[in-house]
Amino acid sequence: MAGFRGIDKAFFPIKNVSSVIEIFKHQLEKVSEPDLALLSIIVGAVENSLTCSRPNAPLQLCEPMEPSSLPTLEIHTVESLYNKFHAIIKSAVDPVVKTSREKVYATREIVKKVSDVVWNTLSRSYYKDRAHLQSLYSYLTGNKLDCFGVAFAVVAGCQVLGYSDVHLALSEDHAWVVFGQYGTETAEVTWHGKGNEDKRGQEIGKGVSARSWLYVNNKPVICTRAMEVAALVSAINPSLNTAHDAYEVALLQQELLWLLYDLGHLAKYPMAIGNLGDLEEISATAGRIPCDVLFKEAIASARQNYTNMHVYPYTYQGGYFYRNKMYEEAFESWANASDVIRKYNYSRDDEEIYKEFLEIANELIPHIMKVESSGFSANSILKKPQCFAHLLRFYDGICQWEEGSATPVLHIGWAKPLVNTISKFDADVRAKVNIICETAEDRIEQQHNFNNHSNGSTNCLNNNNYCVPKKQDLSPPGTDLINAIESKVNSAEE
Ligand SMILES: CC1(C)CN=C(N2CCN(c3ncnc4sc(C(F)(F)C(F)(F)F)cc34)CC2)S1
Repeated sequence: MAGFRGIDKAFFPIKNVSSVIEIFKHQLEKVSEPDLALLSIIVGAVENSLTCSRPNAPLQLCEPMEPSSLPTLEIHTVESLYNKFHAIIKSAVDPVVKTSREKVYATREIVKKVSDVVWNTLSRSYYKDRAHLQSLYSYLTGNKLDCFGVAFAVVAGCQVLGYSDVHLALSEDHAWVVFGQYGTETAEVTWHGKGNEDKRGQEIGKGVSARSWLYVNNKPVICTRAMEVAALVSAINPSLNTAHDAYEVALLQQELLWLLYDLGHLAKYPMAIGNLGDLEEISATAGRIPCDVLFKEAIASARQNYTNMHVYPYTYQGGYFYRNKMYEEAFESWANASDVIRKYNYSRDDEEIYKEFLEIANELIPHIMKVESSGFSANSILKKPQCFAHLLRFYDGICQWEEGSATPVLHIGWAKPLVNTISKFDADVRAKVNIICETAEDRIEQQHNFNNHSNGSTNCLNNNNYCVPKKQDLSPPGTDLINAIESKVNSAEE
């Protein structure tokens, strides 16, 4: 590793956002590979100084701050933490011998050892979901990391030891590492969720969990060093409290994401593009592409690189449309999200995406129906068969997600808002939706494509057609779905 000596000390002391940008630019363009520990300590220190109120800090005279000025970050603060991290890691595992001619690859034992040294230096008990626990600054000053932070620390630790083959692998709700000569070895290095025994050291889900959303059908984001920088930048958390963000931290995150975007390091990282889209919606950067284009790019990246097995690109976009009262477009994005989840089996590890669909179905869509059915207008979504088709596709995807799963998805809490929503559309509007039934063969082919990881999704045509993989049914569209759900509800109530 270049070590602390390697970086230009000229960038210190850090007093504003642009000097942090300069350090990242230097690391991403000038050195052989960006130093993950250094960059994580720097952004962690900046985030901590602006979001973690220090109760007994002397009330600083608030001299008029430049919008991009930061509390001064001295080189000795960063250098001592950087050297501390190197010492912790090297105390546990011997670094790669420099002189060795041939490339040395990590082994499962080495990865497990690095994971163990991080794991065993975490403080005994703390609230794991708290904000600002993602960086090495948090680890080195407070012995606290969240589940992403542990995985990141392991990769940064392996970089310190000289294992350039160890990389971060990211699904939409979990992180692990890949390593070895072909980058095909996998290992759990952190925990997931609450109350689950950690599987550290084990290979990634071979069993039933392989079909769960948590492992995205074996289509995770496999990071390069620069994409690991994008992950630590995405993990920057500007929130001061539930209501406010620290302006300078959000600005720093936004500018770093644009730097990474311009260098091409977000191209295969849909969630990072989505994060940038969210920041641009809040505060658009002059001369940059608009946020709706970023949300489309995230979807295109997921379709292109991950065989459309990721849900979040569609819920980033759906959330944008919803906040901007573009309800028909929101229905379409959510139906597209549902077309992804239908390909999976629901497992107990998928709570996060379950909560996402629950909020859409039971909060966001009912809110839209309420505001749309209060005012009467000719172009109300209640008059559009297209909207009804999107909603049927949305609900049907959730039903299909449940089919074949060991854990049920739907319960009475889903049925009431669902029936309430569908019944807001008049029969004459519903009748305009053509139900095209896929045959059983289509389903078998889809299943086959899922197992072979090909993008066999037979997406419905996005017009008034609505495809249901059901037997021919002449009753008005939606009834079948309502019957299916009501019968489940009745049995649940018995
Ligand atoms: C449409 C949404 C509800 C808005 N924000 C969403 N995020 C916020 C950012 N986010 C992320 N943004 C960038 N990279 C990652 S890696 C990752 C993870 F794999 F789950 C990890 F590492 F376990 F935490 C999560 C995540 C998770 C998903 S999804």
